[in-house]
Amino acid sequence: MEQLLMQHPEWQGKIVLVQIANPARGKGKDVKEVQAETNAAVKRINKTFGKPGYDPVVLIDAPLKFYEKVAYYVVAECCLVTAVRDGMNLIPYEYIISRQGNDRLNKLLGQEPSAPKKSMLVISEFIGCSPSLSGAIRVNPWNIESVADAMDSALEMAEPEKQLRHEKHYRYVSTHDVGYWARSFLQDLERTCRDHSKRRCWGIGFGLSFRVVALDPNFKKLSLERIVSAYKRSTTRAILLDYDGTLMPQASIDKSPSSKSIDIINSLCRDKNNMVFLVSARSRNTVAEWFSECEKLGLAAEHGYFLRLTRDAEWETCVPVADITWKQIAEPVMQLYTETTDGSTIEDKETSLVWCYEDADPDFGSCQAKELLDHLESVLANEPVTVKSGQSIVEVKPQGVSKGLVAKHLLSIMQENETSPDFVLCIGDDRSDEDMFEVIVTSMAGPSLAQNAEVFACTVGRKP
Ligand SMILES: O=P(O)(O)OC[C@H]1O[C@H](O[C@H]2O[C@H](CO)[C@@H](O)[C@H](O)[C@H]2O)[C@H](O)[C@@H](O)[C@@H]1O
Repeated sequence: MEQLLMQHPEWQGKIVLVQIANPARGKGKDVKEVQAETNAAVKRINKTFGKPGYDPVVLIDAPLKFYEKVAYYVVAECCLVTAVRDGMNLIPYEYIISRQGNDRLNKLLGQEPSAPKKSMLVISEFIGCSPSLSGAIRVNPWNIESVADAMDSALEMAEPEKQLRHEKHYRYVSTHDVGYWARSFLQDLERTCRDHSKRRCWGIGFGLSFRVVALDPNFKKLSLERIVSAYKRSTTRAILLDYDGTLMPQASIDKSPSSKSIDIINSLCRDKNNMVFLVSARSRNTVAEWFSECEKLGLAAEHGYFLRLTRDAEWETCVPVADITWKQIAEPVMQLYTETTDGSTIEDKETSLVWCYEDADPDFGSCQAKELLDHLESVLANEPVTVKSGQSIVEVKPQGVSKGLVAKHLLSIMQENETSPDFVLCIGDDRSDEDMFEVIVTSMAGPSLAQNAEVFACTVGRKP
């Protein structure tokens, strides 16, 4: 209010802010400090901008009955909710309903029933109901100047627009009533529980991180004995390994493979019955450098767009050369999110662009990632790309390129060479690896696998 009266002196003497301070739920030094600061601010503003008979701020620092609050809402031209952190704040909804009124209220206020209604809301972008109220003016409450400007716009706005905004607000609130939310929660619950009786429960973790997860009946906990005995029985094997999160723990600082991983891969590759492939979304230069000691290892980079059968073979591309002109659209959008998300970076690969937020604040990073995903999907809707989120990343890659292509390609090479595998092991950790799993599992019924082939599609860590 102080800022508004300074920025827009024309409102001095004309407006009043009624600050309803809900009684504090706790006690202590912090609460006392906030109360003292509030009282001091009110005193200062009223001293500076008030005059006899006019106090610009009225602080109500006592419990109010609900009907008393409604009385304030009914007459308020604008409702201001500027919490810096909150849950599902319902005050804006109560304000809208109060402003819509009813016949009794119309009579009391001497209004015609057909008189148009208005409600103006200035709300913090951090409150739960903020995205649902499309007619509200959203603000960052930390930015006091912009809150003051938003209050000014709310007061200045033309009457027809105020009415239009109220119509929007009221339509939303009256259609999303308690019955609507109850039905929608029940539907979600039913959908989630539909197959619950068919699911199998597993206890995982220890101590405080112990939890029970319900998984598909086809899910099997990997048994080392089973896999080793299947491996020993088999004669031709296809082994597909993802890199980040699978061969390399996600939290590692040094992302290059350990000498132990290189040794294990080389010992798998030495067996002439094995076809071993590293299938990663990383760039071809990175994986080529990291696995330069693995002569017989097949490499698939950038989700399989680039493929190399052995270290000394040429790189092939799985699909026709990718058009990357879309990068000119995607890059500036990612740049915007990088500037506003401390710790985030952009990775520019040959065929794809990645926004990484591993080093940003995890909560803020994941909020920004959700927003960026939507933003990119809308600006790239007509481009031949797909936008996906992964472990602390949002990635744009050419349409049709997936790790599933690598699995298909490998199985078809083996089939052409009449060496269809009777053992397939595929290990991954995120959604992009599910494409490989799908291909190998659906191939079980087809000619690309030997009859009675043993297939292991394994997720490391949490099932996506
Ligand atoms: O297919 P993968 O081998 O699992 O690769 C997935 C992504 O790996 C890399 O990102 C990961 O490491 C980054 C740091 O180097 C980190 O910022 C990010 O959060 C991790 O997901 C790679 O940079 C991405 O291009 C790959 O898509």
